[in-house]
Amino acid sequence: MHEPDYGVAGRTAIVTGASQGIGKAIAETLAASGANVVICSRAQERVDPVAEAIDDECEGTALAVECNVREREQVDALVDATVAEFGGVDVLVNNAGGEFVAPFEDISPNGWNAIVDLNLNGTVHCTQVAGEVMRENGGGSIVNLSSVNGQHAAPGESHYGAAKAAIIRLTETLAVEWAPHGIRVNCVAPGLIQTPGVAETLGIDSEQMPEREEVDRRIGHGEEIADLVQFLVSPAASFVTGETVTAKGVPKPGNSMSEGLGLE
Ligand SMILES: CCCCCCC/C=C/C(=O)SCCNC(=O)CCNC(=O)[C@H](O)C(C)(C)COP(=O)(O)OP(=O)(O)OC[C@H]1O[C@@H](n2cnc3c(N)ncnc32)[C@H](O)[C@@H]1OP(=O)(O)O
Ligand SMILES: NC(=O)C1=CN([C@@H]2O[C@H](COP(=O)(O)OP(=O)(O)OC[C@H]3O[C@@H](n4cnc5c(N)ncnc54)[C@H](OP(=O)(O)O)[C@@H]3O)[C@@H](O)[C@H]2O)C=CC1
Repeated sequence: MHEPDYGVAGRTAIVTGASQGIGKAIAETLAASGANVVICSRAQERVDPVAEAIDDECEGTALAVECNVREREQVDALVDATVAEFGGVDVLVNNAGGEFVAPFEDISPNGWNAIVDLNLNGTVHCTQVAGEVMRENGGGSIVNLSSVNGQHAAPGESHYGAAKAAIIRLTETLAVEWAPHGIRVNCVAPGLIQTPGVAETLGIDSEQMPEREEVDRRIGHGEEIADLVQFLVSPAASFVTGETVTAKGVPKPGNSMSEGLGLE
């Protein structure tokens, strides 16, 4: 009988932006399944405790590296450290990202560049550098974090939406270009997920997020995105590449969008 293989044990995964939120959940999930994870954020002191907890509690081991994904030299050093410690890179999760919400006319050139640089160019730097190692070693798997805001227009999200939409097309293009190298490239588009970053964007405590009236769907948890990422990088997804998987939960009961889902 066929049994699906969701295993990542012994593989080496770089997860960017893993000091908190979705990235932390992804790193913990992969490490709990036996992967060696290399986790980065802009501050060593924010990413060290995550690595220590993984080493204490998970089957896999963790290496914490200070790396701003906007800076190519720092990304070079991140990948060099990964190869030196674990001998290669099997998985790259481009998670580091963020935004501020503002009307298009209020976004300065610097503001536009800050968001595109973080979300799109950060993904490009990591993918080019880690991708070279994957090509030399005969393959790998990459998952990019887009957003429902990269799929559908929302007010105040012009810069972020443009960057996240570009990530979807980058994913599709690389899946084609790098298929001959044995590299699968997929994308995840989350809806609203309860994280410290979103709470900061909204100017509230993250525990208050589910109470927001304008949110018409259940708010998700980082682990629910992590489970999806684990599937995409596992052998069970060997025939999946170039795809963007949306994970946005279901509408709350009483919302008109919930009609037909049996939630009323
Ligand atoms: C119903 C709820 C809907 C909520 C939707 C939420 C969807 C979730 C998406 C997410 O990705 S949230 C999770 C990610 N985490 C965060 O976004 C964290 C919070 N944000 C930040 O930490 C920062 O904003 C940033 C995204 C990391 C950018 O910081 P950076 O240090 O790169 O930029 P700054 O130097 O602060 O500013 C650069 C430039 O941008 C201008 N700017 C900053 N904030 C605003 C603003 N609110 N409005 C307009 N412009 C802004 C800033 O003024 C600078 O421009 P200049 O002044 O130099 O011209
Ligand atoms: N939460 C949500 O509702 C949604 C999130 N997403 C996407 O998911 C991803 C994670 O979001 P979320 O967990 O909410 O974000 P958080 O803001 O909670 O966490 C962001 C992480 O990225 C790190 N980071 C930020 N800038 C950089 C940088 N330049 N270089 C390296 N690391 C960096 C932060 O660490 P530090 O500050 O220590 O550098 C932190 O670990 C992002 O790409 C986001 O756009 C998409 C759709 C919805």
